[in-house]
Amino acid sequence: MLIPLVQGIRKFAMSAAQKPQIVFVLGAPGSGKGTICKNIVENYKFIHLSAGDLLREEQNTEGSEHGDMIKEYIKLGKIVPVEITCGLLKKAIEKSGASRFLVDGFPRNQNNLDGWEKVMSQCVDVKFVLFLDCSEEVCTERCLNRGAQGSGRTDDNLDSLKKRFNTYSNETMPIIKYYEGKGMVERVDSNRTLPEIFEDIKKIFTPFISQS
Ligand SMILES: Nc1ncnc2c1ncn2[C@@H]1O[C@H](COP(=O)(O)OP(=O)(O)O)[C@@H](O)[C@H]1O
Ligand SMILES: Nc1ccn([C@H]2C[C@H](O)[C@@H](COP(=O)(O)OP(=O)(O)O)O2)c(=O)n1
Ligand SMILES: [Mg+2]
Repeated sequence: MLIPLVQGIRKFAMSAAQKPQIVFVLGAPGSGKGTICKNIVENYKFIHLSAGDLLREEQNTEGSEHGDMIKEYIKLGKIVPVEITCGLLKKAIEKSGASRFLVDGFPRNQNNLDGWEKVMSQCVDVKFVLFLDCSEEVCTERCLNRGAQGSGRTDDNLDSLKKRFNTYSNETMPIIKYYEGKGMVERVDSNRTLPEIFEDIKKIFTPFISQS
């Protein structure tokens, strides 16, 4: 009797330990999410999944039933319904089979959070939220620069940016506040230079990796 019970407990403990670990990366458009995720991936064992990149890829996939809808939402700075975004994230997590992921630009509103919790909360372990805190002025300049340097994005223009910032203040900030209430937010001032930001990133990620 005892042996199957012990085996059962061991199996349960192993499956809990093997759940993929997730770090959400949030911040305004242009706050440096993609750039900083790239730096983290170069220094720590993480896979970077950008919700925006996955949506743009889906938008450009021939025959995608969601392509036109995604295009419209992105241009208007609106958040695509979670069934689409979370579906793309889930597929990428499962396909990769890795154990640590940076999920960049998600969850961006209550619909994103609810959809994630419904589908993912049992099978992954959200460790914390990296919040890149940056002023609207700095972010706008960076996005306009990114557009001028040929990002090819339809939303790196002043008109779309105004809408994206509205969405960020009204819909994403409450999500960051929600995680703050749970003591899960690591805030980094991303108005600064990249070397300064990376120093703070090291202070967060080195202890995290050694403890997990
Ligand atoms: N700390 C920084 N200082 C100066 N430029 C930056 C900094 N972080 C990012 N950038 C630049 O700003 C633009 C937006 O950065 P990105 O990482 O794409 O932000 P996000 O993913 O949050 O929109 C890019 O052109 C990037 O090279
Ligand atoms: N969770 C998400 C993430 C992005 N999107 C859409 C709407 C966003 O304005 C665009 C672009 O997002 P992306 O994260 O690539 O943009 P930034 O890196 O913040 O500049 O994609 C979404 O609908 N839902
Ligand atoms: Mg980005």
